[in-house]
Amino acid sequence: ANSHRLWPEIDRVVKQEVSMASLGVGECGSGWQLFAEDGEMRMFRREEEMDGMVVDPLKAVHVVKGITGHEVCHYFFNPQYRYDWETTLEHMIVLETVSEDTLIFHQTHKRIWPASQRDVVFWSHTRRLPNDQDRDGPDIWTVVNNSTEHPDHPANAGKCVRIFLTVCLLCQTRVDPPKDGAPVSRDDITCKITYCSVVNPGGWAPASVLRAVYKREYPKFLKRFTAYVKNQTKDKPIMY
Ligand SMILES: O=S(=O)(CCO)c1ccc(-c2ccc(C3CCCC3)c([C@@H]3C[C@@H]3c3ccccn3)c2)cc1
Repeated sequence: ANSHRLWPEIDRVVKQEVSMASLGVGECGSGWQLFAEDGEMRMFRREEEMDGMVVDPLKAVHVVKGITGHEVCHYFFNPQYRYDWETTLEHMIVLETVSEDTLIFHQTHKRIWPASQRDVVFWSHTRRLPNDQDRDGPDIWTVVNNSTEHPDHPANAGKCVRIFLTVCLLCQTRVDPPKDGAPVSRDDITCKITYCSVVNPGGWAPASVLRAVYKREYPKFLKRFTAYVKNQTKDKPIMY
């Protein structure tokens, strides 16, 4: 709801993250290095440190047949599916339902040895965006997750180190209608997914350990999540 205290921040961050995610890896300055590739999925990172901590920005692009951007964002945004695909998740709770398209989460992630356990509080907002390039093409869908504070979960009050993140999932659907005028089926749709994330690990953790965790976990996450969406939607009507 645009009357909520967070609305100005949400609107600003969503617009800035969507414009960054829309840039190709070539365009948003050099420094992006390809670090994982699997079929249509390509993962890039920039090696950046903040106060001696690894905060490597990540940009992944993936092209998946048979699902739409609305479906990808639906399964990413809605909490009831998260334990099915987020393997590093230990606990998740919705602290506040701001509106049907904006939630505030608290999540604890499984401890990754030798780093101490982490938790995160973030607002999550999903939105349909007009498709500037192709007026009559399907809309673009996005989910943006951005760390925020919440009075019930102050940072570093418990056993977990509080991390800070900004994540943008940007999905563009393409429909190639069959030549013979048959109705569009899932074989005729493709989704181009861009996933950008910057995770500040909060407290110190060895750069080598964090980079190894990112190298292992991000490709696994995107492959597992997109396979989950394909499996969940394969026998359902297409959600544009
Ligand atoms: O896109 S989301 O919003 C989806 C909602 O869950 C999201 C993504 C990633 C994280 C996350 C939180 C902590 C950690 C680490 C940092 C130091 C020790 C734990 C990691 C590491 C990078 C590895 C990782 C990568 C991908 C997926 C899960 N794990 C990731 C949180 C949220």
